[in-house]
Amino acid sequence: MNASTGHAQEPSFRESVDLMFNRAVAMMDLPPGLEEKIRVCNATYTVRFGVRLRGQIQTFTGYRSVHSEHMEPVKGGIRYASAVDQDEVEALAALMTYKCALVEAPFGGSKGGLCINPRDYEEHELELITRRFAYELAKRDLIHPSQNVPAPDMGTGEREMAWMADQYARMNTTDINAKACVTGKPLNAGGIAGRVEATGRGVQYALQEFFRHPEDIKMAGLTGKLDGKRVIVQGLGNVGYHAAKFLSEEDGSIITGIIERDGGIFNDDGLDVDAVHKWLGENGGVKGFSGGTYVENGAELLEKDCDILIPAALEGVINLSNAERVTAPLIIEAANGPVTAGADEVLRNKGTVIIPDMYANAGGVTVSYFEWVKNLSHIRFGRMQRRQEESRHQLVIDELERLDDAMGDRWSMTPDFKQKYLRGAGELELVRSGLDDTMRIAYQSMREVWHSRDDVTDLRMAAYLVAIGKVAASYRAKGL
Ligand SMILES: NC(=O)c1ccc[n+]([C@@H]2O[C@H](COP(=O)([O-])OP(=O)(O)OC[C@H]3O[C@@H](n4cnc5c(N)ncnc54)[C@H](O)[C@@H]3O)[C@@H](O)[C@H]2O)c1
Repeated sequence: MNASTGHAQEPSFRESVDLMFNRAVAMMDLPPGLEEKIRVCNATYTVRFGVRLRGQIQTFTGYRSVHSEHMEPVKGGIRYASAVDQDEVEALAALMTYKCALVEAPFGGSKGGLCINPRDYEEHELELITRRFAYELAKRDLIHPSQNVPAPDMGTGEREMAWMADQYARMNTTDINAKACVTGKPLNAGGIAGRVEATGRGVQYALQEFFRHPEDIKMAGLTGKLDGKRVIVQGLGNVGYHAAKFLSEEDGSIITGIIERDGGIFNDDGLDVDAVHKWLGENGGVKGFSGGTYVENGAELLEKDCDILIPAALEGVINLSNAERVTAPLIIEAANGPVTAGADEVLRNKGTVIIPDMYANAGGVTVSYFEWVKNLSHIRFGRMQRRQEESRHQLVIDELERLDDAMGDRWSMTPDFKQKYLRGAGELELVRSGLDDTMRIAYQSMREVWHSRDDVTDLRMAAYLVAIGKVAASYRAKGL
């Protein structure tokens, strides 16, 4: 039984991830026992702690699961949601192992969760709860710069990461690397430029890379580029909002549908993503937004005609009860596990191309990796190179100025260009180009397997093969 789909014939989230894993390892030649070692979750810690709120003690339940320690520290977000359970964090921790391997972020996989609806609490209450949860994890090295490094996920963001990092630092006053215990922190608390939007940015870069390959576009039955493509997004939170915003503002895609908790809105001419986001922030739902037609059952929009479907909210939303009716030819899994193993099979049989979660939402952990490195090196990206770059750029500017004189009225260099060029690459530019490179290289590693093996018919299978191969190589090299 799957708790998120409520469908009796569907496996749980963790079983679903395991089924996908099993499908891939069946095609690999791993030594006996190693496949089981990689698949299982090493450990899951459950904690129950009390916090005195509104005059009485409330007890909270939290988890931190460590899937694989073939590389350390292990890494993965902490989510705040009422229905989090052990099965869910173990599934998410496993996905983190494969995701990190695929994008070559040198971490094992982990994930955490706290059973809480954050909207039920005031900010100062959330701070008390978060600090206590962080204390419980940190005293067992489940928050630690070299052991286990959390990050934001559903229901958490920069604010919660800053509280957790501060809690760790208070408990470890002599640890010079304390800031590296958590990523996704605000910029003024040791964060890195571009982390907030990194996962959504990664979804955009993943789609840009997909649309650079005519053969792949054809596999999805599409033509052309991202420009003009009709996109439906589920979940306008951190990941969904940034992906939708960048795709519509920078790639010319048209966001024709947005699905939120309280229903969905659609407009075939396109929705104004920022306006919907503002409305959602002010009203807690999409109902009443004047720029689109509202439907109470938002899940209906998962089935509506579009070119690209971006589930960016929760797991299990495309399952055996609706997969047959999902018409989008291309699905990019911005959320973790939005398509169950059963639905995956239905969609594969229909020829739907799915860009899998472990790749599609890897932008977050990639930029988290940059943040962790920045914290350990104690220097902002780009700061050391600035002087050297400036002198190199000055040579180019001198040449361009000579050209400017020689061209007379036919061409002139704008002062703006000169300023921008001389400033060189700052932290944000370095983060973006590092993320873009990562998303391109990882996509190419999957597509090479996808296109070179007759028995590999989909990108998810290719992603698992690449990722498991890397984890296995790591175990082979250093032993268990
Ligand atoms: N934040 C990250 O950096 C990150 C990184 C990798 C993967 N992810 C994955 O992306 C997904 C979304 O994470 P997020 O950080 O954007 O979370 P978030 O909390 O910022 O946003 C989630 C959004 O989904 C909406 N939502 C919740 N239930 C819904 C439902 N039943 N139908 C429609 N909308 C619903 C919420 O209202 C919210 O707007 C999760 O699966 C998460 O694991 C997040």
